[in-house]
Amino acid sequence: MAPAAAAEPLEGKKRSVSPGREENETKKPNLDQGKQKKKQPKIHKRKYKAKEVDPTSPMGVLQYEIKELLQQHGLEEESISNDMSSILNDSESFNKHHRIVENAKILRLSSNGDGLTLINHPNKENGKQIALVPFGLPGDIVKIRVFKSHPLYVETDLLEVIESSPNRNDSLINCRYFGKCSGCQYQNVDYNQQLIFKKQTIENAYKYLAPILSKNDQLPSISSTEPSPLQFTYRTKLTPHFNLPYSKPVLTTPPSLGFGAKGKPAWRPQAQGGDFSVLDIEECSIGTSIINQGMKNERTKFHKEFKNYKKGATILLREDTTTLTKEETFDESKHPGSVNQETQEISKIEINIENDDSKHEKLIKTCVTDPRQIVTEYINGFTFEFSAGEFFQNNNSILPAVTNYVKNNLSIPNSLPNEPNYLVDAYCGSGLFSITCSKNVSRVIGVEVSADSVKFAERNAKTNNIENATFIVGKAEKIFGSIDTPSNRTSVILDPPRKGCDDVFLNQLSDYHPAKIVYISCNVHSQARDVDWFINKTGNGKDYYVESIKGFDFFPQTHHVESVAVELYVPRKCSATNRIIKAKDHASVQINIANVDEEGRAIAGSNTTYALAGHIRGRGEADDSLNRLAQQDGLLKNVWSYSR
Ligand SMILES: C[S@@+](CC[C@H](N)C(=O)[O-])C[C@H]1O[C@@H](n2cnc3c(N)ncnc32)[C@H](O)[C@@H]1O
Repeated sequence: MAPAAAAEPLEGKKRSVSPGREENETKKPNLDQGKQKKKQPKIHKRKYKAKEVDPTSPMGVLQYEIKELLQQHGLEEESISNDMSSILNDSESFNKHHRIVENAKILRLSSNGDGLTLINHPNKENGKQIALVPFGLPGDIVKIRVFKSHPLYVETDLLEVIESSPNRNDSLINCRYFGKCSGCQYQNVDYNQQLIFKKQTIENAYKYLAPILSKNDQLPSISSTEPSPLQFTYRTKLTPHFNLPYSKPVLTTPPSLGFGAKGKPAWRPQAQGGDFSVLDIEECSIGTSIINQGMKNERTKFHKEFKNYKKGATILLREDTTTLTKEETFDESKHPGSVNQETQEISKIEINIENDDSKHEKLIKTCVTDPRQIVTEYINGFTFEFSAGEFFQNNNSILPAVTNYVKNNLSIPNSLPNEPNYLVDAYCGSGLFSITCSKNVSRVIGVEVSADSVKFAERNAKTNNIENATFIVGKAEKIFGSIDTPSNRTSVILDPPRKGCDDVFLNQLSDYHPAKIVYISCNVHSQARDVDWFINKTGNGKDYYVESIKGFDFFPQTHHVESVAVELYVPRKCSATNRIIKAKDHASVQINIANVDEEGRAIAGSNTTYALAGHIRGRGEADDSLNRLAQQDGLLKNVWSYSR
């Protein structure tokens, strides 16, 4: 399938020769004929340049979605393709493509939260075009304007919703910029439905990017998405930005300061923010109150100082929390933050808390703008400090649920009481999971590429009286050089950046052969790719199966979803149970499993019961291997049983 790239409109673009000029040009007689060969004027045809796309990026995933739409509607790629050369070089063709289309029905959502529809092709009889419609919801009938063409799809602006999707409820919209701002996609969708959309995103991600596991029916059903306790005012970090024109004219009015616009939609005329590519935004309904106060302060400051800037910039707004007793007063010199431009005082919000801990009776929230300043967050009774500009999760309200879930999934099955467990936290940042999961393990080792984050991980371990954690600065694969914990007693947490893990790391992880892997990801598509590759392409991958996959809604109102996948290693000696677990028939099954010794006998005390919804495919395969064991020494009933 051709990679995605855009065709820019002809208007406003410099072109050396307009389409058809060769024919229209009046030719001068060549007086020097015979002496010198006259150079013919060159026709510079604009060429379509295909850009390489990462298959796990939204544009990469779109290629899978297009393929699926084609299959579902019995279409060939040829019938939806656009002739990019003619669109680029022929203004008639350009205008024919870039048009208004009425009554298009949104068929589904893309991974990016845009609607997808099929419209009639402007050039091909019975041909179709796949159109991306931002803010379109499945079931909507819409009027759209096509403004950009690509080889296999077009981009559009939503002009009008003619008939509403059952999922559309515009009265839920809580933001005056919704419909123009690129930040939120689902403000007009009931929250429970948003969670369903996110579950579908995870299902699709594994279908597209974990093809071997999907084909072999080796994936569990995706669990329901964990809601965020806060659905608005949850973001503890925002980064509004502004652009300045390259030509550097003396600006008399401040440029827009805010977030990127999503095309030029017209369906919500009341949406504010102006019509530039960066919208002028004064408040953000998903930001916390103090972040919004900081945004107001920094805007006022920017409006006074914008003439001093030579180029565009991004402003950091990061929430900081200080805890004080009732008697203590807030010391501004120790907690610099965004300043109210009228009063010249640091903006703060005080929250009184009622608890028995006399040390923490009020919380003071401020908004930090210096990336090097240290900020503090509190999660599940733990304190975390980190540099404002470094990575830290930015929905504090869901972190207790996520960290508990990860901790509960780290336990190694078949453990005997008092057997030591170890934890390796690859991509550990400032120690969020290392510290919140440290209680039930003998030792934790964290690795992180940012030396600054490691400095804070060490400091956070100390602050929280965690004595069993050590941290290493380096790339994730560095951990395998220094790791000395027994792999069959070690669980590994992976929480890489959006691009996921690289092959070198996954191969080393497989060679190390840990007992359990809990993979947390802000890009479920790279996670699905990595899980498929790890299980099917690495040396020991076949020893693992995916026990569960669950989404966590870190970003309500947006299309983003965080996913946690749990991979479990089944010891080879449990070959019979290994086979049972890897089998699947979508039934809800419970299995009692025990480790077996060299002779295949159950090892006392190693029994574990698994609730294995969706892991058994027909009794046949399981029964065969178990019957063989049973025949050897009548072990069947002792080793395992399953019930529905
Ligand atoms: C998504 S963050 C997770 C951080 C931490 N688990 C948390 O939740 O706060 C990914 C982290 O991986 C780090 N990182 C990026 N590439 C890395 C690599 N090759 N090896 C180790 N750490 C890396 C980044 O600096 C960042 O702190």
